[in-house]
Amino acid sequence: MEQHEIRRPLLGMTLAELETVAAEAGLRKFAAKQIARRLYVNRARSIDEMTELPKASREWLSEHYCVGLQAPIKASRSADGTVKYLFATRGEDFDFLTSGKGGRDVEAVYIPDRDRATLCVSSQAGCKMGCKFCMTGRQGFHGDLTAAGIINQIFAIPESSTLTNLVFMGMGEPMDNIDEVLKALEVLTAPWGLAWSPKRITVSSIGKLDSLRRLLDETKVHVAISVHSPFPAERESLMPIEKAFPVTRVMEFLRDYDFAHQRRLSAEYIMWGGVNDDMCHADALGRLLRGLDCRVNLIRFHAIPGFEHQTASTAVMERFRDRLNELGVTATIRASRGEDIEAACGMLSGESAGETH
Ligand SMILES: C[S@@+](CC[C@H](N)C(=O)[O-])C[C@H]1O[C@@H](n2cnc3c(N)ncnc32)[C@H](O)[C@@H]1O
Ligand code: SF4
Repeated sequence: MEQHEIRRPLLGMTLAELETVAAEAGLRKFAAKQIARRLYVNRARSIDEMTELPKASREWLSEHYCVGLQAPIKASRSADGTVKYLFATRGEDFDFLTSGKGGRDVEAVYIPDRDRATLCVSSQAGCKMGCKFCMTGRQGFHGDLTAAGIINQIFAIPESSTLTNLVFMGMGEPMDNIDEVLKALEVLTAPWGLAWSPKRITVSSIGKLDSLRRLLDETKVHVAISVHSPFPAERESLMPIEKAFPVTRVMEFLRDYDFAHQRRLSAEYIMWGGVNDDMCHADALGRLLRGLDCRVNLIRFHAIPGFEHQTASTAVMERFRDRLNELGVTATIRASRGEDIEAACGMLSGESAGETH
C-alpha cells in the first residue's frame, strides 16, 4: 500500500530555507524570493498560486510541501472584544510541533484597543518552567512550536491584516524554544518577509539567560522580563527558574548590554495581596532595576485553581505604582483583558485535545 507522505509547511521558512527548497525543486536561487513574496506578502493559500514558477516545479513542490496555513479550530469571544483562538498542533498532513509528546493545542489572543490591535502568541504547547501561578505551567510541557506554528497564529486569524503589535506572552517560554522563535522573528521583520518594524514586537521571558543573549544579539525586538519578586527566596518559591538564572544576574547582564537600538526593556510584576505588594518590595524592585532604562508593568493576578494567593487590590497597586514612580522607575498598571473567556495572561491552557484531530 502506498504510504501517505507528510508534506512540510513552507510557512515560517526563512529565505535561506526557501533557497534550499528551491534547489530541491530544481529552481534557481532567486525563485526563493518569489516564493517568499507569494507566502508572506501575497499570503498565498496554495502552491498553485505561485504562477511565476514553472508548472512542473509547482507540481513537484505540491507533492512534497504545502503552504501550511491552518485555520483555528475554535474561537471564544470576550465581552471586552478580546478573542481567544485555539489552534491544533497535530494534523493529518503536518505537525506544528518540533518536539514533545503533543496532546495539547495552543492558543493565541487577539486584543483590540482603540487604534491598536495586538496578538498575543504562543511559542510552546504547555511549558517546562513550572511557575506556580500560571495555568500553562501547571499543565507541563507538551511540545515546541515550529516557526510555522507561530506564524500560522498570526496568518490564520480573520483580523490578521489589521494587527499592529505582537507579544510573545501566550503559552510557553520563548527562550526555551529559541531557534524557532528566532526564525519566526526573522520572517516577521525581514524585508523579504512581513517587513514589520521590530518595535511592534515584544518577547516576554522569565530570564533564561543563555537564550536571552541570542535574542538580544540576533534581533531588535522589545524585551519584557517576568520578575514578580525582587527577593531571591520568594521568587524561587514562585518561579523555579530563579535557581538556575537568578533575576539579579539577569538584570546585571541587561545593565551591561548595549541598548543602542532603542529597544524597550520592561519588567512584568504580578501583584498578590499580602505577598509582594508592600513598600519594601517596591523599594527592592527599584534597587534591582537601578541603572536600567526599564519600565515596570504591574499585572493583576488572574486566579487559577489551586494557587493560594489572591490579586492585590487596585488601591494597593496604585500606591505601589506611585512609589516606583517616586523612585524614578516608570510604572503602569496593565489592564486585564479577556478574563471572562480565560484569555488573560497566564490563563491559557490549550485545552486537552487528544493526540489527533
Ligand atoms: C504566560 S507568560 C508567557 C511568556 C513567558 N513565559 C513569561 O513568563 O514571561 C506571559 C506573562 O503572563 C504572566 N502570568 C502567568 N500567569 C499569570 C496569572 N495567573 N495572572 C497574571 N499573569 C500571569 C507571566 O508571569 C508573564 O509575565
Ligand atoms: S509564566 Fe511563562 S515561563 Fe512561567 S510557566 Fe507560565 S508560560 Fe511558562
